[in-house]
Amino acid sequence: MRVLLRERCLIGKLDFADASTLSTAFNRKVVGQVRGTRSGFASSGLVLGRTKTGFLSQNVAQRSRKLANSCKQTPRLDPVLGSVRSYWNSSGDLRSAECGWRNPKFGSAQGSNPQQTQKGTGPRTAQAQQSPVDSVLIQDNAAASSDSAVPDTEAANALPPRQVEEAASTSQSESESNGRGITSQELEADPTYPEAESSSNARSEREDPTKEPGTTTSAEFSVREADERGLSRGDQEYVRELEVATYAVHLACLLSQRIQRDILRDREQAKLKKDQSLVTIADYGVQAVISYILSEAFPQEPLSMVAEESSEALRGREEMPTLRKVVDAVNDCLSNSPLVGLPVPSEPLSTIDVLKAINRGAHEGGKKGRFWVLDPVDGTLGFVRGDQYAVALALVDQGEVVLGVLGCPNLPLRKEWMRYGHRFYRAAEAFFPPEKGLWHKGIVFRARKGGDGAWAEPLISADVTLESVRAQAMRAFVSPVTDPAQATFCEPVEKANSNQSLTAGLAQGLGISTAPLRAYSMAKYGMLAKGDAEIFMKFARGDYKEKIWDHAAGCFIVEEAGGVVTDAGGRPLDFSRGRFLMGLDRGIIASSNPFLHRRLLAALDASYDSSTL
Ligand SMILES: Nc1ncnc2c1ncn2[C@@H]1O[C@H](COP(=O)(O)O)[C@@H](OP(=O)(O)O)[C@H]1O
Ligand SMILES: [Mg+2]
Repeated sequence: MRVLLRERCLIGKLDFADASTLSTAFNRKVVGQVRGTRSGFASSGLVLGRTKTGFLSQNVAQRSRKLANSCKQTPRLDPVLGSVRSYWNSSGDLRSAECGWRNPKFGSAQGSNPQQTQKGTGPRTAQAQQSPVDSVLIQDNAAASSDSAVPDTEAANALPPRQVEEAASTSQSESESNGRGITSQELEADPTYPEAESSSNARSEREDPTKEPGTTTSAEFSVREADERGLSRGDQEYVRELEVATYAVHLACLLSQRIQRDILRDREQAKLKKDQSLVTIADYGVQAVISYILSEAFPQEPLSMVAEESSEALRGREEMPTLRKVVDAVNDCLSNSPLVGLPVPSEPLSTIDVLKAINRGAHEGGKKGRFWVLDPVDGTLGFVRGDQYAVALALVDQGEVVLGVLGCPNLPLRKEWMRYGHRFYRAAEAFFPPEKGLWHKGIVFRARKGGDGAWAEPLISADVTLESVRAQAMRAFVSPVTDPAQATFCEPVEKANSNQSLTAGLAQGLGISTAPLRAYSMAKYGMLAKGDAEIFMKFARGDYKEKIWDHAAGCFIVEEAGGVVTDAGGRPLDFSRGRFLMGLDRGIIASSNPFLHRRLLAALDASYDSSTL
């Protein structure tokens, strides 16, 4: 028997559709299934890796589908990094495979051996018995499938010599040692790790940003070739405001990203505010950074801003450590100002400066004058869960939104990735690291009244310069789909934030057949603006009052990308009535075009009529 190849893989509770998405996005295939128990519950998932063509047999596909159906109710198997080792017989048929991984939660290396895995009944090692995830990779035996039969010589030639090892035997002891968990460092050091292929594919896609919708581009949204900055064309009003706002959002996203990493590493935590909503260092820090940049850039008039946070919760001796962290995060972030072409403050901001900057967000809004509208971290729940969130900034002039910038640091360019939690993306990212500087996630949308529509650009970082951000910027267009049956709708993840049974009924009434795309935050407006979804619906429960900062920037971006946003009565959202969206009829709906919007309004009327009969 041949031991063919040790491969990096991603193991997780994926259903078959997720796995196909993953395989498209990262050029990997479903190579098997994993089953085990965790805390006494059965758990199962699929293993994704790269292997020879033909490995994915009919059989695997069918079994995966069955598995996906049967394990819907089982607890989640967190995605982990692992490796797959495949065993082939002398005629090149796949006999079995084993899988090893290091469970990050329990810190133990784990694995399975081929004898166990094939039968599922073999003797278990002490380690396997004790391990919280009793891992057994059941590899589909594709030997029976002619499409996977690859002659020995071909198999050997297909791989670099050091990847092909003759297995002396498949004895228990060897299997145990081969099946041990592989750390990501070990994998990193392994020159056989097949990352070159995925990187070059991604690059070749990126190099052709002018593909038509429907073809696979790196951005997956309708793209026109980025021309010389849209900022210099058309009406010149709000040009400078948009420029500063965009820089401020880029910079603030760096702060939020750092804090999100700290939260995921348990170095930082969210706290509950008086109204029981979550707040983090990032909410205060982002608000302070954006407020500071805007007031420095427009010193002629005092900054008026309607923003979510106030420094009230930072008062008191016991809050001193939190306040210190906020001040440090703000100064650390502002020290990166040159990345967006802004000067570093001559002196670090003091605690008072930071508190003042936060408190500039207390404006009451209204019909008169100009004011900025900021949600520093929209979707705080998604943020603390390591998922989607948005930094959203808008400018309202005489009661009308005239500019919007929406930073979505975790929004992937490929829409397929939105089908499941961002944790898979993080695992895959760690596992199949994309080429440095490659734009695969993190989008800043921007638009201004009188400009030339909505634009999307990559988030700035240490690896992505401002020039490169500008060079990759592209127009964002809503989806061209008009048939509701082809449409996808998106909505909040949390049932508490929107009535999901109502939206399910409406979707059914419209003939939408795909499951809703659920995502945290205003990233959903971004998804609409780039054509990932055609409809957005949010119907808050009870007497919840929507805030203007939760919609201003996103709503404007969608409209500038060609979409329509109204309340459930078909009226435009009114941002001129204070800090809340007053007079809202039932909920908020957005569509990629007026045709779909009319259909949605009709479905709403029908559902309202039937529910009030
Ligand atoms: N009970 C409720 N009903 C509707 N929206 C709510 C809500 N509680 C909070 N929200 C708003 O929903 C936003 C999150 O949106 P989503 O559910 O789409 O992720 C929250 O933003 P923050 O997280 O900035 O507070 C908050 O403003
Ligand atoms: Mg919000």
